[in-house]
Amino acid sequence: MTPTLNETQPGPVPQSGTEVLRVEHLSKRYAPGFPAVLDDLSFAVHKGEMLALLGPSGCGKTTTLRVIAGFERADQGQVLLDGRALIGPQVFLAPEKRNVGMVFQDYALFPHLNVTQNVMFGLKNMNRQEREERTRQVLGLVGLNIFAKRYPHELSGGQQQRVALARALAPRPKLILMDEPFSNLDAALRHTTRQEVKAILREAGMTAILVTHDQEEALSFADRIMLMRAGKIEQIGTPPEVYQSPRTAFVANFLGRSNLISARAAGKTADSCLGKLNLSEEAKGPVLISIRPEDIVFADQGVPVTVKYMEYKGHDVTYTCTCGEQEVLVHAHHNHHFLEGQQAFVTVQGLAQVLRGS
Ligand SMILES: Nc1ncnc2c1ncn2[C@@H]1O[C@H](COP(=O)(O)OP(=O)(O)OP(=O)(O)O)[C@@H](O)[C@H]1O
Repeated sequence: MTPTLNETQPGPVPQSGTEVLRVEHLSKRYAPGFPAVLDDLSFAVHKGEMLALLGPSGCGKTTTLRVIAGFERADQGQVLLDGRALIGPQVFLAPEKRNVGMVFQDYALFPHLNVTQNVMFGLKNMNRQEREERTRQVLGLVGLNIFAKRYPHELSGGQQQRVALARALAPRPKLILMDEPFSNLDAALRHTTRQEVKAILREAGMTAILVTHDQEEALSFADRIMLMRAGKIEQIGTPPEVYQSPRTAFVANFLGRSNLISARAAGKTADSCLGKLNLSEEAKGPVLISIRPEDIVFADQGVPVTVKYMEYKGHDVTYTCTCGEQEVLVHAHHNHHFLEGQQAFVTVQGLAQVLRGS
């Protein structure tokens, strides 16, 4: 799959600057003797930024969110929101005092309350008129004023998720946490709902953290992606940074598909089965490099390969080719027609990414 970068960009992307959330050296084990679920996590989120926590099942995404929300306790570390400690040495602020909004996978709406009542429920320290006014405002923001009197079962999944978002936004939190908020929606609704939610969060200037295991969702929704593996941060960066410049084989493989190729580096170039390649950084001796399948193109001349098999995907085709002992994936436009067993030539575009670690 070729992820679509910047699928939607409603509103200005926030400038990095004012830090809203700071997480420092967060660690957690669910039981003594068990492996750490969070292992010395440190990161920051800036005002108006949307950060996606991405990674395989069990890597600690939800636990990170629940510790920030106050539903789980950490063994160590600090969490600061707008400079105020939520968690720290001798500090544990109750969830309702954190000024953090939460949106869950299953929406968690009260079935016996209508839309207005669901949104008003979270509003404290206001008189009735102020609560009604704020509820109208946020329902306007999520485009649901006309459904104000409906009950959750009278709404689509996408509309219910927008009510849940309105409820989370109503008390004007400093941070919204969203745990797999689109995963209960079918593919088409998931796509439009996440565009709407992104536009609403931008409009409100809200800072948000989204947990997802869907790489395309992370690439298209977030300003930055934090890729997690076994309780640690594997890489954090903008979608193009993590997709185009993966630092490890794990990141290269988790985000899209990649060719991992052994090569011998000498400065900014390396010799490989795909010929002499330009490297993303200087290296010396044996290296493992990553080249995206869309950066290998069929040409009239170049490195000879043999087509082993093809996967037709409509908009494009992925060919698995052999190049000496190595298998390489090549994404090509669907107007390329190569038969299995046919010889072809390829060239590599751009820089090959030098990988570290495992
Ligand atoms: N209450 C709990 N008690 C014991 N272990 C737990 C508890 N909650 C989570 N775990 C374990 O902690 C690890 C991390 O879980 P977590 O839910 O944070 O991962 P995740 O990355 O969000 O996974 P998924 O994508 O499957 O939701 C997993 O191995 C999980 O089994």
